[in-house]
Amino acid sequence: MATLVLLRHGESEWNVKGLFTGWVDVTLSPTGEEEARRGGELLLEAGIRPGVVHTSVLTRAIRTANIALEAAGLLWLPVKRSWRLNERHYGALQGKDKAQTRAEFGDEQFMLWRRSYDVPPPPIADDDEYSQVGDGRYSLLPSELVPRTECLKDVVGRMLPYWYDEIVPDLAAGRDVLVVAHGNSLRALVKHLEGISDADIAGLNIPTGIPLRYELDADFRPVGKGEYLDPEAAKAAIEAVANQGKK
Ligand SMILES: O=C(O)[C@@H](CO)OP(=O)(O)O
Repeated sequence: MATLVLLRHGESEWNVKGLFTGWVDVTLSPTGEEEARRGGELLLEAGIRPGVVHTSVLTRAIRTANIALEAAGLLWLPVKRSWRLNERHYGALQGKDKAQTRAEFGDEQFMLWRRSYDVPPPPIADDDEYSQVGDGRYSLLPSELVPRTECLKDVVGRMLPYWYDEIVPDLAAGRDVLVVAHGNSLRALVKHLEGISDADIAGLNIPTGIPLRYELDADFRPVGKGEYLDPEAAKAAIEAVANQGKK
């Protein structure tokens, strides 16, 4: 049986400001750094020893992985990174204030953009200050693969090849795996793992910095639901994520 641990990056500077972030490369807040450290300590306390780490190519996930691994005494682990684990591209909403967007467009439209399975926000313009056009980290990607916006369904579509082609082979080789990524790329992975319906996934929110552990069977399916290593802290933090955008 293999262990898979999912870790959303610690609180970012834009989480603090209440801005839609997506592919904009913001760093961790001081609280986020502390959460990452605590995440690593929780791994250590639970006796989890991953053999390999996978992260997105965004700074907040990379730094969270580094800080957590250092706290767990595992900074030497091999790490693989992919844009396929990036946060959902938030289109033209990137850089916009969540509470202002909610006030301007109303609760229903806000929640459609934020949590519906298949309604993407309007695409971002290439000359928008928060566009990723020209960002060197995507220079080897064919331009048609660099999104201008994404809904969660799009994230599932670009994340799953990475799950099957890169993460599952590590698990099959007998390594426990730590994935450090983002609220919505992890929602996409949890949807797949737990078989959550397109409708019910709207109700799933993932807190920052608290490791979520799965035990997987021989087919790399969870034997039970995912368990947060600090369930009490997770409960309050999940509520806070769900309520973002409410003044
Ligand atoms: O802004 C974002 O990129 C994400 C994660 O912070 O936000 P939300 O939870 O609203 O999808």
